[in-house]
Amino acid sequence: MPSMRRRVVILYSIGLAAIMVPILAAILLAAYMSVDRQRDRASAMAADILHRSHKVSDQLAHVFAELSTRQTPEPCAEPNLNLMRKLVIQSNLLLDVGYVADEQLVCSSFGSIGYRLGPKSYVSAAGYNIWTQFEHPLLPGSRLVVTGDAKTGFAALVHEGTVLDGAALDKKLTYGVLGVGRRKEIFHNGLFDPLWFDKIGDKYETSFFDGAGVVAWKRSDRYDYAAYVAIPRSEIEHDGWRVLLVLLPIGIGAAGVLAFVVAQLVRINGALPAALRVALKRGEFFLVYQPIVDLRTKEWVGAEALLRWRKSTGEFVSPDVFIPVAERNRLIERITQRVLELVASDAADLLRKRPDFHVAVNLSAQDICNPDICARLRAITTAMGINNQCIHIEATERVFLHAEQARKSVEALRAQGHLVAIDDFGTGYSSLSYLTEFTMDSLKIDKCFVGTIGQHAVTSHVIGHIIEMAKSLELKMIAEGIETEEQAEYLRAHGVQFGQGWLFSKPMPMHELVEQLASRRSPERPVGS
Ligand SMILES: Nc1nc2c(ncn2[C@@H]2O[C@H](COP(=O)(O)O[C@H]3[C@@H](O)[C@H](n4cnc5c(=O)[nH]c(N)nc54)O[C@@H]3COP(=O)(O)O)[C@@H](O)[C@H]2O)c(=O)[nH]1
Repeated sequence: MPSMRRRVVILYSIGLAAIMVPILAAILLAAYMSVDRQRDRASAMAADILHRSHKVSDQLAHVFAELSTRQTPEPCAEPNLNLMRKLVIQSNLLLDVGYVADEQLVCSSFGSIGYRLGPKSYVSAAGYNIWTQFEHPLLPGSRLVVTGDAKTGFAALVHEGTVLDGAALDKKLTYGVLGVGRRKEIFHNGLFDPLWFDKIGDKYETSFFDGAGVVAWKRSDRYDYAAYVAIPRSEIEHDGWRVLLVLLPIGIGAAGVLAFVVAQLVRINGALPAALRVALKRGEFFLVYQPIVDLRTKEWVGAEALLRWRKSTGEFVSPDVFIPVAERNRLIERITQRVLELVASDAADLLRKRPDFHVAVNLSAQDICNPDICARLRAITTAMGINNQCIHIEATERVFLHAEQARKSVEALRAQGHLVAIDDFGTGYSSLSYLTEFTMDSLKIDKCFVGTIGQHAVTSHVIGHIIEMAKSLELKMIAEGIETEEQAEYLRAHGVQFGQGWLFSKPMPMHELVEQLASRRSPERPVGS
């Protein structure tokens, strides 16, 4: 059947999507998480560098303040050298303290040394002379930063590693401290890219992805510098693979579960129509009957015929599963015919003896729209030897979807003597205008509304409106799914005439219904009277 094939194709497409989506989601999530993780890592590193820089700057400020109150005017005189030694000993971050003149470190805590510094790298915005990357003669390969107080000539030497060699720093990354006013690196492992300023602007703290990697920026609120850390894309990708190693098995697991669910749906959808045809041939269907009760007198006035399918394996399949499949595969009319035949064989005796009792059968939209439906019902009631009034019709509200044809059929069914109820009212397809256009006898209030009675749910008031509307349209009401006395009392008090539900009885085979009816009948009204 083409519609069937289309559905299977759709289900296979959903199956493919069910496999792809969790896996793609795992990949995207890994990419997103790795960028996020590296942003956090860069920000933490920048904060660490800034913290170290602050400590160095605080010690520099202390040293320059002490030296500005030097004891002798000659900068390299012994008392000053002693002060320099004291300051170096006291500081844990400064490598040396000295005096600079004519681009030379003339003296320091080591005494008179005369190391050549060369031209200064730049003058900071605060007025300090800065020499970067100075290689100390006693420390070959070292990269020191010399900060000189322009007013006094005193200077302090800081090893680059004091600020940059945090435990978490990795030489593959780009990081450093940038003098913001002059836009010059002070300490650095890799240069600051001036294009980053487009993203940084005036911000004191930010992190971003610039296409080549993530960059974190933290500016000091006390000194004119900022720490920066850039993690290259290769590092992010490397981290992404690590995250993916964790997420991918979860994605594959989810894909497996979804694929299994879809496979089951495909199997059920593909196999059920064929199984239904076999079930019809093998006679695997039977009916159970649920009493319909007069809510005022508690008398059983009728019963709804509910179809059951027991497979040859003994497995039961719910009508909630197979009725929709039968409707989609145009098997419902054959199934309804079987229902009518079963009613004929089950209920003929009872209905002949009890013409005041009725059996309600469920008809789908396709049954109602079938022009033969009246003839088929007539054939059954004739064969049973009963009045047409003994068979009530419950038409699902989906009949409203085929309004014109359904209206004619409903009129013909009523003219033939059947009472017609609209079933599942309010659960999806109904429109108030249809109710006024169609002439029906009764309205079945769906169990989902009955269940809200006394629940204080948002939808609890809906049942009141349904009842009022049915009254204004002069429709009788049958409430289904009554499970508690409270629900029964509410419905009775609000004028609902009939009810059905586990409070009164679960659906049962016909022989049990007959026995129960017999035992419930009062002696004054013997069966058949
Ligand atoms: N076209 C046809 N549809 C049919 C036929 N037989 C059944 N159906 C439809 O299948 C749906 C499920 O029916 P079922 O599992 O039989 O459930 C019915 C009752 O058993 C259940 N019920 C009754 N009382 C209670 C209760 O107190 N609580 C509770 N939770 N459930 C209860 O409700 C179902 C009755 O439904 P309705 O027909 O709407 O009155 C269902 O939609 C059937 O219509 C068939 O032969 N043809």
